[in-house]
Amino acid sequence: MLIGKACRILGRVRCCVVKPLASLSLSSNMAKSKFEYVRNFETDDTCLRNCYIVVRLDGRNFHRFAEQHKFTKPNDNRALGLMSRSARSVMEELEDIVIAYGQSDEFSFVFKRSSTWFKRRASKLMTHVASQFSSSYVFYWKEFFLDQPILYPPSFDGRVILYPSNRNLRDYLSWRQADCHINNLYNTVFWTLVQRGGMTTAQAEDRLKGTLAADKNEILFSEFDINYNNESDLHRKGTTLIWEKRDETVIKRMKSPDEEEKHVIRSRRRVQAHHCDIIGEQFWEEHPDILEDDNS
Ligand SMILES: Nc1nc2c(ncn2[C@@H]2O[C@H](COP(=O)(O)OP(=O)(O)OP(=O)(O)O)[C@@H](O)[C@H]2O)c(=O)[nH]1
Ligand SMILES: [Mg+2]
Ligand SMILES: [Mg+2]
Repeated sequence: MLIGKACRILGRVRCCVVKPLASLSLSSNMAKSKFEYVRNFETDDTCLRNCYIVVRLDGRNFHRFAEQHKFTKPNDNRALGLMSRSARSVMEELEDIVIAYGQSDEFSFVFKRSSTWFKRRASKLMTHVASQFSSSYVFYWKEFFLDQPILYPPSFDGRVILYPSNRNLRDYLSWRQADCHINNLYNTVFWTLVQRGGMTTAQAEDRLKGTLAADKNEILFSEFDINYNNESDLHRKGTTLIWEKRDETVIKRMKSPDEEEKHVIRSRRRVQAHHCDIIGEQFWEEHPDILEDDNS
């Protein structure tokens, strides 16, 4: 009776044919083919609750990619800009990323610890981040490299790491920024010795063998009059992307008869780039909303 009534209401829907219950259960059984059991081979990769989920991407064989596309040495601002643009696209398209940090050919994305996005399945999270990033890298290429064509499709590997405490997460991000500093200091001295000092790459490598950070700073300062601390923040500190609320004034046309225009202030969330220290306390004190309480 009820089925018949529902059918009358949905009268125009083609699938609405009155069937005895027995035949309904038979057809749902039939929908399960004998091959269905292969699903059981899938492994559970749900990320542990309460942990920050970090997805780190890294360009595949970017040493070659940089050579082939004539990236400037040691840093190419077009390439770094494109990496940040692609990371912004990931943050805008995928939910729950609270902070991202990038340098060289890598970017790390941090999902909030309470995220339930894609039921916290590691493979889903990682592949969505990697594919959104890769397609954005190609999509936005022209905005940064203008007429220079992209010669072949780049790819990025991904990994998932879980951090159970704020201290662990901050130490992870500090580790990546310290890596940026170490590599950039080395590359800056190395290419200064080659480009301005006239050394071959082998000679520059030899010169830097066994040197400490202080020695490298000294070479730059005494031989080339370069104070490393005055080099660009983008190169020394990498790029940190976070969400920030900004008040924006928009013009709204009212539906009143005189079609009056009104200026309305709206608060909008936007991805903002920073090139600052994230190892010390200051950044975290200025942005207390990024981390969730350890005890929640
Ligand atoms: N010239 C130049 N090269 C860059 C720049 N950014 C990244 N690279 C290159 O990209 C490489 C990134 O290092 P890795 O990720 O360790 O090495 P990879 O060649 O990508 O190899 P895999 O990651 O193991 O696949 C650097 O060693 C550089 O050769 C840049 O701004 N300028
Ligand atoms: Mg790489
Ligand atoms: Mg790398």
